[in-house]
Amino acid sequence: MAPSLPSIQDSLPKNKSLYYNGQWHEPESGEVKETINPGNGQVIDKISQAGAKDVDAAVQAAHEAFTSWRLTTPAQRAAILRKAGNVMREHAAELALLDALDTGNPVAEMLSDANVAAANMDYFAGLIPMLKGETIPQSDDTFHYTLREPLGVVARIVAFNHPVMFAGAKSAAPLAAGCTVIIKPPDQAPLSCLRLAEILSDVFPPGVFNVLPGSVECGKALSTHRLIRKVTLIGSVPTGKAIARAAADTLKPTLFELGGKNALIAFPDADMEKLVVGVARGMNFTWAGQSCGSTSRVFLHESIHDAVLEKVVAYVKREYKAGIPTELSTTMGPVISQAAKDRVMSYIDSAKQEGAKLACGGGAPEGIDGIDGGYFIEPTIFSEVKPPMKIAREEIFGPVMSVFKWSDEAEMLQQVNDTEYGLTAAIFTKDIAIAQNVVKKVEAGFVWVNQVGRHFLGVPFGGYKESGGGREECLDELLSFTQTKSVNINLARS
Ligand SMILES: NC(=O)c1ccc[n+]([C@@H]2O[C@H](COP(=O)([O-])OP(=O)(O)OC[C@H]3O[C@@H](n4cnc5c(N)ncnc54)[C@H](O)[C@@H]3O)[C@@H](O)[C@H]2O)c1
Repeated sequence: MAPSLPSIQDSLPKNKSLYYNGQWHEPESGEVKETINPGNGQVIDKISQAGAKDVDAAVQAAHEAFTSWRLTTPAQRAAILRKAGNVMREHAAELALLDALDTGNPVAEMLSDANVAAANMDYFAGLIPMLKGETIPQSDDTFHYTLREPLGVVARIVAFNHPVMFAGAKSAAPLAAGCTVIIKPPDQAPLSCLRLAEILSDVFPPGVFNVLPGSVECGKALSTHRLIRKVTLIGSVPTGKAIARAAADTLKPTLFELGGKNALIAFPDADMEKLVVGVARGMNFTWAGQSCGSTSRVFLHESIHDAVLEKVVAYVKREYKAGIPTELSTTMGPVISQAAKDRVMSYIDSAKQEGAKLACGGGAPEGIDGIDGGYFIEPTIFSEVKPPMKIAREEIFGPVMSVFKWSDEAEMLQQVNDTEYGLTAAIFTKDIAIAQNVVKKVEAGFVWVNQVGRHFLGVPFGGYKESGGGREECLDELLSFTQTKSVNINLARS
């Protein structure tokens, strides 16, 4: 049975300002920014924007809250995190609806996002007992041990493609570690994060979980504030580099999940049905390809190339239909903004000019009721893509797949790795020896064999090369929000 959705009106946050120290605050400057529905191009609401002074006030409050949050017992913190997870699950449908309204991602798919965030709360609550130290063999008359202590106030700056999932899931590890957290929601889609702050307001003590909507200025102020002890980003490579430079002045550690130009590699013996579904789903056409993990470069062996391409095109035309994002029947959403649409269309033009062959899509969908004014682009597939082409090299972050034909394995692997990105890769073959050999050779932090797209809590997620630094969704993430204190006790009797 299809789930029922609450009304959009009932789901919208009542507060549109800045949430810190357990209260809502108007920004010092009074600045507001319109948030737009990418499904029809219309303004949904105006949202307050945090500036540097607001960031300072929020950080001071979060720093104050840290002094007591860090002293909560593991059992108390775990219980609070689990409560937060339960609240997210209870409100999953309205949070999904808000993200559909604000990002354009189809609501049916967004229903899982708040649940993923809740699962992260449960997972990291369960890992809290791992926040333990070590004893070190005694030297002479001194007993040594270590303590793991939380870093302090953590800033989590997130991208627009899954706002509530990122805000909720990425708060879990630092909160579990005993840090306090400031979320900067995506500029384009802040609504679900504001609603998250409302529903969690009775869960965390004041100042522990904070949400500061704002633009680049807010992100910069967080990255440079001396009391922010770690700054993290889910976003683009250029933003990661800007934050790394900004964080250097206070020597803040960073944790980055950045862009991708990921490869899917198909061998001649691949299971045809799994491969076709994998190629199509790996592109994440549902949210218009706007996913860091999208396998947007597809390397098909020449012996199966034509057959696979034909089946993938048929599958994509059948399964992905643009529609109103907040309706459960919609299977493909728009891109986030007019600027994003223009950028993606310019990549499509460049591909045509550089000689790639359009296998499907390439324009705006036509004849669909209710999506006028939205930033929709058809699912687009180019074949005969060559490595020097722009679409082969740059992250498009739109619904555009590049298909390459290969015959020589070494040459294909050279092309797969010839990029500064290194987030994900997928390998399709029935031969485990081939798979293992290629797993070792691909320069990517997360590799799927005979599947695509899935994340598994406990399995480290993160990028090689410029796709990131650090690992999330695992114990390493939790520990990365702690620091080690070594204690040396003099046991000499005199
Ligand atoms: N690896 C991952 O897990 C992952 C997941 C989702 C998205 N992404 C990446 O995110 C990008 C798309 O998202 P986007 O367009 O929102 O990215 P973006 O880098 O433009 O913005 C991300 C966030 O950074 C903030 N920001 C921008 N400039 C800043 C600065 N100089 N200092 C501090 N903060 C700043 C923005 O306000 C926003 O909140 C793609 O490259 C995509 O691959 C990565």
